[in-house]
Amino acid sequence: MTDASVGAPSGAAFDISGLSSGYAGALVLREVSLAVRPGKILALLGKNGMGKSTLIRTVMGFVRVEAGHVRVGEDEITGTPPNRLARSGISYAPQEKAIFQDLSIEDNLRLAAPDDRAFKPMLERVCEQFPLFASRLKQKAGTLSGGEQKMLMLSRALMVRPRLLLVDEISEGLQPAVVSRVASILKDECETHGTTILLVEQNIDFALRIAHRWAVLDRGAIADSGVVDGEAHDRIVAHLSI
Ligand SMILES: Nc1ncnc2c1ncn2[C@@H]1O[C@H](COP(=O)(O)OP(=O)(O)OP(=O)(O)O)[C@@H](O)[C@H]1O
Repeated sequence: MTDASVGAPSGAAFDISGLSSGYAGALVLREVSLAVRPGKILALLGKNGMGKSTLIRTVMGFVRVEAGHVRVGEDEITGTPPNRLARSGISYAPQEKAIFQDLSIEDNLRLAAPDDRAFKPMLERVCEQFPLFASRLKQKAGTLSGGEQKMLMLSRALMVRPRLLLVDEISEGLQPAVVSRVASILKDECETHGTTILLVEQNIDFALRIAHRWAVLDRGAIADSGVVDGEAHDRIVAHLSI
């Protein structure tokens, strides 16, 4: 078992052990184990098609677990359906632009709130954290640029102030200035609010700017992992260029 944990799994906020899953009988993930300590960021890197999104989608209950366990804090969440996960403080910003194009920015955000009363302070917080939305709440989400739609997904995922945030290739297609903004938002989330983050990325520089540890997924298995230090970049590149 290759362990990509940040410290001992016993103190982990998020812990995957021996996780195998796939599609229609074809296994994609093969006994993946990793763990992240509270308030830390683990960057999961890998080439296209190695199973990074499948891992997140398995944790979120969209892909059937064949073997293994997923725990968030003390809670075993293996195979829990996505709607129940959202209510237990687990948020997901998917790779595809999963927003309602015909709804306004405000109504897209409203969908993440448990009720209207809770929504008001949540919306105020989003407008502070993402000022680009403050004066445009009634604008249709489908009229936003690709980068702005990704920011909307991220703001929606953060609205509930999750204990665990799963982020799938957020930096893909974003301008460098927007990538920097996203980096500081994610860093602030974990430093100020103790949010634990699994960051699936192909952008090594962005990932290493904010992550505490990294792991590389290769053909559905953890091929290497370590702390973010002076050697991390070269070790990751070596895996991605094979
Ligand atoms: N819905 C699906 N049905 C069947 N096979 C799938 C499905 N989604 C992904 N796969 C396959 O699972 C494997 C892993 O794909 P996955 O999207 O998890 O990789 P990835 O590392 O996230 O790649 P990328 O960076 O391109 O998103 C690939 O072989 C892919 O073709």
